[in-house]
Amino acid sequence: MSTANYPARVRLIDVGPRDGLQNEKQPVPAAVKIELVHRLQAAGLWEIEVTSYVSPKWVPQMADNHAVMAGITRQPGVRYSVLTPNLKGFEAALADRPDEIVVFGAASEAFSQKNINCSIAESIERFAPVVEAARKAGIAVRGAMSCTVGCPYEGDIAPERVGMLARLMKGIGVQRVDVADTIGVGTPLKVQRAIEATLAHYDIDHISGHFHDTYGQALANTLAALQMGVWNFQSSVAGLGGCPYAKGATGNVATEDVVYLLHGLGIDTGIDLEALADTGAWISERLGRPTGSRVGRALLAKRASAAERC
Ligand SMILES: CC(C)(COP(=O)([O-])OP(=O)([O-])OC[C@H]1O[C@@H](n2cnc3c(N)ncnc32)[C@H](O)[C@@H]1OP(=O)([O-])[O-])[C@@H](O)C(=O)NCCC(=O)NCCSC(=O)C[C@@](C)(O)CC(=O)[O-]
Repeated sequence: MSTANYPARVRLIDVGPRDGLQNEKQPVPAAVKIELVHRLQAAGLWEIEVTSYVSPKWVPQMADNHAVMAGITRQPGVRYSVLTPNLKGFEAALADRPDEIVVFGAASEAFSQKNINCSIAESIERFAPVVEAARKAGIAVRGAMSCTVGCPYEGDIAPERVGMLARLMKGIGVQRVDVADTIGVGTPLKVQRAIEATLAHYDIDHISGHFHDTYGQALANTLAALQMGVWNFQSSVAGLGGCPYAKGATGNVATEDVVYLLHGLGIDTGIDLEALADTGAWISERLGRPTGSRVGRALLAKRASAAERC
């Protein structure tokens, strides 16, 4: 099999500390979140989504954003991003010196209302001053585009809606965007259509794939995006996560599973898969449940059986 059509390297953004933990019902101490970030960077992750500056009434789990950002020991070359839905969030985040902020919109009107309490048009009006302020401060700006293939309230989302959102994001100066399958209903062709619609406004280097794994399609969707030349992806160690406003949706595709796929294709990630699997096992143990990564489970089982043979 030829790998000629795949990018030579891929950058993964681990969103576990934010997307992964935001929906966790039990309180997760800031010290655990900080250690998770440290373990991820030690495993070779170059981009980590650390927290969000959102209303603590809406998402209580992220109320410790300052403590987490203040507690991490930064590793040179690693990019630390945070979510900021409005100027209030941005101003709070600024003091914590993120490398990148993320404004988050949706291709679905209903999801926009449920998630950030405003319409798509209003969200862009809120984001515009955030983007301007971030760029003035020398902070990079990413735009998350939720529900690009399906919405828990509206069902299927047409690619035209994704194109419209990408155009609006571009219009206010967002530098790169995530094509997110928030509820994990996408299949490869649907995901490719959403990426194609985004390509009308962003080049391939400025598009990332963000796939949840509810229907077990996230790796297939990753492969479909890779075949189009996408080389930035978000994933979550141990497959942590879920969105509080997308009931029933499971976590992101597990970072371990994506790394195994990529390394199998001969694609460089810079990530140490064994160290990552240890991190997945560690955070799962803290949360009191097994890892959601199949690769993580397989590697741990392989190690255990090798240890028994010794
Ligand atoms: C966006 C808001 C804040 C609007 O919320 P709102 O209620 O419309 O805001 P408001 O301006 O009317 O303010 C109401 C109260 O919230 C406060 N407030 C206002 N802004 C902030 C802020 N930034 N930080 C802290 N507090 C804030 C504000 O000060 C006020 O406080 P009060 O006077 O009542 O005490 C709210 O809807 C919210 O926090 N939503 C949570 C959104 C969220 O975090 N969702 C999950 C992440 S998105 C996601 O997971 C998808 C993604 C990105 O992963 C990609 C994918 O998979 O699709």
